[in-house]
Amino acid sequence: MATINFGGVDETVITRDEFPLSKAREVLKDEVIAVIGYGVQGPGQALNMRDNGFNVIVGQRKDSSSWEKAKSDGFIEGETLFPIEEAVERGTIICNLLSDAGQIAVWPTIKERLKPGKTLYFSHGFGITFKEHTNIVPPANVDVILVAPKGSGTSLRRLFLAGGGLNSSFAVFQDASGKAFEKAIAMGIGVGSGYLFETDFKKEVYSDLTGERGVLMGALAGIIEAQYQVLRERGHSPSEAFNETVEELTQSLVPLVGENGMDWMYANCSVTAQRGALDWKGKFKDATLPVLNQLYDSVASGKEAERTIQRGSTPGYRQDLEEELKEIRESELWQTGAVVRKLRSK
Ligand SMILES: NC(=O)C1=CN([C@@H]2O[C@H](COP(=O)(O)OP(=O)(O)OC[C@H]3O[C@@H](n4cnc5c(N)ncnc54)[C@H](O)[C@@H]3O)[C@@H](O)[C@H]2O)C=CC1
Ligand SMILES: CC(=O)[C@](C)(O)C(=O)O
Ligand SMILES: [Mg+2]
Ligand SMILES: [Mg+2]
Repeated sequence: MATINFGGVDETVITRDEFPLSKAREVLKDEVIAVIGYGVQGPGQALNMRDNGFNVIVGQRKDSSSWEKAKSDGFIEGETLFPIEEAVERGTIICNLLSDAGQIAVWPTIKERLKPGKTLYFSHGFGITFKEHTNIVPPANVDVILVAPKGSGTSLRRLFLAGGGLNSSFAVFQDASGKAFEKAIAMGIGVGSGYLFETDFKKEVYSDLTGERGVLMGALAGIIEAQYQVLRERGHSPSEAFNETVEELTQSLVPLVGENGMDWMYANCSVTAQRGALDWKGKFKDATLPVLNQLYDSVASGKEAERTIQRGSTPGYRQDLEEELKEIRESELWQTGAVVRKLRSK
């Protein structure tokens, strides 16, 4: 474990140098890792673990599109691909990678088959933290661990194939075997994490729900729509409004932030831009702080979980989501985006 100072605060971080893949293989050599659910995280984690030499099987509803996807990814029916019940029976580490709402319906099936000594693994603190809503309360004689990659399962797989790793947080909720900590880290390395940051289930889910509803997804989409609308209403063309709101953000400025921080991005823009951005930054912060506090309160009170479960448990939830995404896709803003993306020079 390395102690790393983050802006003045010491934190412990697990690196692949001190916990190499060979050690992870040794820790998990006798385990059958059952990945339950083959949506977005399922494929990323299962394929990375399989390529890393672990004993991986997949459990998925038969005759679903995800079942077919698992087959096309090389999982073989009756050997490494099973209906959920059977995969849980066979697995010693049960990776619960169903959608957070789906985990509720399947929990009785999993719980019944959690023999003493098995390990229950999550990639989100949701089910355990919001147990009043999910009823997910594991028996005391199993280890309960978490590895939450901080990004999409798609990026987890892409980075792995490119020889890198996505950072993940990890946590132990219940240590029945005395080895839960080691297992969590080994799983973290196995799924293709770069660095591993320790947290607990509650902190993981509170920060994750806030982040995705806030800056990462909700606020991002909202502020983009607002600026595009202002520019259009003031007589700017779609391409000009899009270029100044999205294209420059994704193609030029955010990559600079990722590379070397906000001040570095600022320093690579004109002094005109820097002066203006520094003057306006405070106004945007003041305007959004109350919304972000409201968001955090909604997460911490369980309201966000309740809504996620309620909306995610209705039979047509996928179609409903797709309808809403379609509305975004078909808006003038994002239709303009589709055209602008084709105009990128290689
Ligand atoms: N999407 C991502 O990249 C990330 C997801 N996570 C977490 O990983 C876990 C899995 O998330 P995703 O891969 O996004 O899930 P997902 O929404 O893609 O669903 C995974 C699978 O669950 C199955 N499923 C849903 N309801 C079911 C039910 N009632 N019975 C049987 N199967 C059912 C679906 O068929 C699908 O194959 C969640 O806890 C999520 O919060 C964590 C980090 C990133
Ligand atoms: C990709 C990720 O980490 C998210 C946004 O939290 C999620 O998909 O739940
Ligand atoms: Mg996340
Ligand atoms: Mg999330």
